Amino acid sequence: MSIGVIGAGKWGSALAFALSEKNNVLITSRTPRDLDNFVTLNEILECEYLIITVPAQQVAAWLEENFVFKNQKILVASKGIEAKTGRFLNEIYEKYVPNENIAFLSGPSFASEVMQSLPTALVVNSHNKGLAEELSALFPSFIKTYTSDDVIGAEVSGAYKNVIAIAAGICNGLKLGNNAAAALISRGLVEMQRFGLSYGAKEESFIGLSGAGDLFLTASSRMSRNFRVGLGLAKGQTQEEILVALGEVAEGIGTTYALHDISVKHDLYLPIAREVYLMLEGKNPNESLKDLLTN
Ligand SMILES: NC(=O)C1=CN([C@@H]2O[C@H](COP(=O)(O)OP(=O)(O)OC[C@H]3O[C@@H](n4cnc5c(N)ncnc54)[C@H](O)[C@@H]3O)[C@@H](O)[C@H]2O)C=CC1
Ligand SMILES: O=C(CO)COP(=O)(O)O
Repeated sequence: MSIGVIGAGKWGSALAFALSEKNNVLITSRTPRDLDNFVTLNEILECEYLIITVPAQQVAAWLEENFVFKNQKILVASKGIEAKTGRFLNEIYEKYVPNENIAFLSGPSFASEVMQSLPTALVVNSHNKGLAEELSALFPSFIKTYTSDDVIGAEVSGAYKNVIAIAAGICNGLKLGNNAAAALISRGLVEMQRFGLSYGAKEESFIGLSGAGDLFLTASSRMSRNFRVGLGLAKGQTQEEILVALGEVAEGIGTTYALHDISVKHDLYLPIAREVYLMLEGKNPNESLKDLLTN
């Protein structure tokens, strides 16, 4: 099997490592890396399977400038909503890849634990059941895979949980306690489910790995970059300072801006996402958390 991974950041590298248990895996990224299996993008585009980890805010430009569809079977492994337009990843990809050739990966999965071959469970989501099963079979024994046809449920879950993780990081940074964290996370789950259902997502996705699973992981651990964004906001750092210290992608920021625009446009009630947006724009985190957690 030839699999090409696009993006040699944390997640691309971890997926390349995991998938190499059963397959021949090549990897590429914008900046050349000194890796045995590193090749050019042109070579990657010849692979039968592509795993794409280009972050949500960059993917539209990346596809326009670099992508050539050659009937590859594609697994999108990024999580986020485009801030500029409010588009979900499946809407961005639909201009370049037919529906039957594309799937979306979801579920709780810190790259660093995948890199250590620790047990992980993921969901491959596609409108093409056969493709979801084919892609699932590529994963190694330490990754248990499930399939689903709820693409929008997976996408909303994967993107929205990052926003709730920012809120949970703020709650932790402000030392508001475990009761407050549990309240925020469970209200967050309700909020993201309500949002997803309005887009036609399936209820079950939110109580499974894609929703609750990924939310619990990300919103309760300092290993999450989005949680660490929240810790930084609680300390009074600016977005810029936080991102410089992080040195990696935190998709929750762009997704918060996307959710804000969507909620204004469609008059949706998204209280946690709204407060995260206001804090990113400078509102005092103590005020925001008080507004969220008290009567
Ligand atoms: N790290 C993790 O544990 C997980 C990450 N993800 C998702 O995977 C995606 C990538 O995350 P990471 O690899 O962790 O981030 P990272 O910060 O480690 O790496 C980002 C990657 O994106 C590439 N990239 C950035 N801007 C680009 C552009 N303009 N054009 C082309 N490539 C560009 C970089 O070269 C790099 O390979 C994100 O959507 C993230 O939410 C999903 C599950 C787990
Ligand atoms: O999506 C993830 C785990 O499933 C990674 O979360 P962070 O991007 O917040 O580190």
